[in-house]
Amino acid sequence: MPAIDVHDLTKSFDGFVAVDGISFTIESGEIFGLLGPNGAGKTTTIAMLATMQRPTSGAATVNGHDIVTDEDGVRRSIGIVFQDQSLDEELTAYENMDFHGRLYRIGGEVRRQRIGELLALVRLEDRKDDLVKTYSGGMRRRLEIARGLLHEPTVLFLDEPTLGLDPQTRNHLWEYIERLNAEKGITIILTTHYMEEADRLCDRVAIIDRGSIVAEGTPAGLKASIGGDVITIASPDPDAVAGLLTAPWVSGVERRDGQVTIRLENAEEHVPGIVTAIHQRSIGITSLAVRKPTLEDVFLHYTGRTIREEEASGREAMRMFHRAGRR
Ligand SMILES: Nc1ncnc2c1ncn2[C@@H]1O[C@H](COP(=O)(O)OP(=O)(O)OP(=O)(O)O)[C@@H](O)[C@H]1O
Repeated sequence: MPAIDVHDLTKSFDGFVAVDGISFTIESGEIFGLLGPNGAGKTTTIAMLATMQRPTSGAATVNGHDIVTDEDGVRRSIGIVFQDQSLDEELTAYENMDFHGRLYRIGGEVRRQRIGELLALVRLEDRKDDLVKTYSGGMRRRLEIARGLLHEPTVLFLDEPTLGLDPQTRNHLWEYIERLNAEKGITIILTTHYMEEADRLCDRVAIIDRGSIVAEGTPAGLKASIGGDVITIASPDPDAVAGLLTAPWVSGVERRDGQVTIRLENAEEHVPGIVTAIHQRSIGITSLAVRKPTLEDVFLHYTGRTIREEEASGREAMRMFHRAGRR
């Protein structure tokens, strides 16, 4: 039985389709990522799977429980850490955990033992009696994850787990997430708009854009699917550079932010020829870099946009949404 099985899941808000008929399966023990820009529909997707929102149509099961007809079954078997902070700042870490354990009716001795174990797992045992208001952002996130595991769920939902954290704290958090997946065998579904996060953490990734899944696979498989190498050339005249790249061995050319991104096999062989052709036409080159594709290139390949452009338009849409709401 897969941990999560999703068929044609759709969510509309007053005619606006936020999630548009998505399907995917997550096997037990996987770390699965929903990767996409702000507003792509990631949070709405996991909110439906966690039974916080009802789908408009489609179906899904979590640990074999139907998300519409067996909400309690789903809720008992999952842990959730969503973007909104929900810790009580005026309580200590231990008290926050204890309160949550009582809500789930976990008996005294078992509760104390699990709290101890989980606080050790996220390395907060030394600070367990300090008030949460004295915690850093990374410590709070670790505590939220520990709390989400208190009732021993087999599936954990993490919505943008490292949003707003500095790179070092983000790295530490990735290690905790990997550890609890490896040591406890917990299936993890996370949303992120950080390419490096999906690449580093996830066994498999679904790239989601405007409510639809545009590509799915392992990070390595997705990068391999767009083929070969990437050359990025910055130039004062990127259109002229792009115009030269008509050879059959060029499998793709994109122009973004004054740069030309070229996809091709065996880049090293072709760099001298490309540079010569550009110089012969007296076009300048500001910089040239050869690299392997990243998930950013995969996003660009399947959507024709970079994730940054998509985020800018997503923010604009959110502003419109809020303005409309105020009227
Ligand atoms: N309750 C709601 N009513 C109307 N529209 C909504 C509602 N919730 C979400 N949306 C819209 O649905 C779209 C998808 O939102 P969602 O929060 O799922 O995106 P996301 O990919 O998780 O991005 P973020 O990381 O910013 O939350 C957005 O355009 C958003 O404005």
